[in-house]
Amino acid sequence: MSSISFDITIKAVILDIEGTVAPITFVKDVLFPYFLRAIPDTLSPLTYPIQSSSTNTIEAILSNFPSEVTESKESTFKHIEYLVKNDIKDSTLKSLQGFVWTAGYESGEIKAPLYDDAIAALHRWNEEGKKIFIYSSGSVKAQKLLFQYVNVNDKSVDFNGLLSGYFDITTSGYKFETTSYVNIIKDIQFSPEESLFLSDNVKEVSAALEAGLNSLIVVREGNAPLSEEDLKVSKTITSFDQISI
Ligand SMILES: CSCCC(=O)C(=O)COP(=O)(O)O
Ligand SMILES: [Mg+2]
Repeated sequence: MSSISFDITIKAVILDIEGTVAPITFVKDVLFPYFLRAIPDTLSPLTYPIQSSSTNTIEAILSNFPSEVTESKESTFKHIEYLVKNDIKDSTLKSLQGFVWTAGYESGEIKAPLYDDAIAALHRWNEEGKKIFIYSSGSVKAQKLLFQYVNVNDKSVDFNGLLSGYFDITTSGYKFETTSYVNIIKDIQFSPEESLFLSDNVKEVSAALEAGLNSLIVVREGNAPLSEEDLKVSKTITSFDQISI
């Protein structure tokens, strides 16, 4: 297996989640269906129309949707279902998902299947003194839950101790935008040259490269196929074992 190295020592690794450290099927076939199943019971006890002044946590989150959406339980459900089915990276949806998934993880129904090479790299890079950060469209709350309940031999293991920080679309901006990576670089206080961003999404990799970071495209079974044009953007890896930092 050929190894990819960089001009200077990488000190910070920034990781995407879906399609990079965990399979897309986990998100599409486990997390999203769990969320949609739980939504009717989550919405039932609320008072409609939703008020922005509400002290109820879920109502406070939902109040960030346009007011016509939260007129009734039915209109709220329809809007949420539309966002999930179209995988729209909406910050209110992402915030709500973080709360709804909590019960699923805590009951043991959901455990996050990280790729073995990603688990090994999290340990290895930590031992080598690298700082590891997460940047996902999933909310910071959802990210912390996912890493708290990692499936290791059918037991939940907490990996948050190996991570130095979390970024989402509310902290840093959308993942296709160069400014988001500039914002993250400011926050982590490493230079772009000593930082490496790994993602399955070529538009994200392209934005990170534009911001001056090192970035590689992660290829996993079940990820979206890459075109000839995509392959010109950056090098690809199929396992974190291929990176020498
Ligand atoms: C960490 S929460 C589950 C994933 C999710 O909701 C999502 O939108 C994943 O986006 P990513 O940026 O990790 O590809
Ligand atoms: Mg991804």
